[in-house]
Amino acid sequence: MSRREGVDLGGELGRAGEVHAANGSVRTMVAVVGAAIVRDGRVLAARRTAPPEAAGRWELPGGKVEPGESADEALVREIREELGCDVEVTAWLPGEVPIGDRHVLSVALALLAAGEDPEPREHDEIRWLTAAELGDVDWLEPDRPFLPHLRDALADGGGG
Ligand SMILES: Nc1nc2c([nH]c(=O)n2[C@H]2C[C@H](O)[C@@H](COP(=O)(O)OP(=O)(O)OP(=O)(O)O)O2)c(=O)[nH]1
Repeated sequence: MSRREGVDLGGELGRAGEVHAANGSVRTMVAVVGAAIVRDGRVLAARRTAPPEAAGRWELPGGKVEPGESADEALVREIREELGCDVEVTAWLPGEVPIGDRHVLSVALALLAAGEDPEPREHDEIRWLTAAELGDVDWLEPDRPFLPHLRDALADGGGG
């Protein structure tokens, strides 16, 4: 099976690359991927420590897709780096959200590999939120459009 064996609920993923504006300028968009790690009907939210304007705010762990990497590969790598555990991507949520004018965020549902327990290495706190608690933390703005999809996924059992 391919690396993208999860159900794709969204459109094209990781739409990174050159964006040509009407005035002829060209920008390179970098794909950022976030993992909605679901366990026992809860999703893991992580609190950033940097940069200063994002410190103290909550996100789905992840990071930038590197050249030559698929979105799934980047997510598995980032979660290993940030939380020291292995995840399996199960489905990409619909939508892509711009982060400033150079990045675009996609979010995937993910499950922990058996016996894995996330330990934050780059965040200063993690929380496991139920669907009802999703609004309790101060999410980074680009994450907010994904919350209704995430609420639905948690209500459906979170893909696993
Ligand atoms: N990882 C992650 N980043 C997010 C989310 N929402 C959001 O706006 N961002 C922003 C914060 C950063 O500007 C950018 C991702 O940067 P990052 O610092 O997490 O990525 P990275 O690990 O690859 O970073 P780097 O040190 O290689 O630069 O996207 C989210 O849910 N997860």
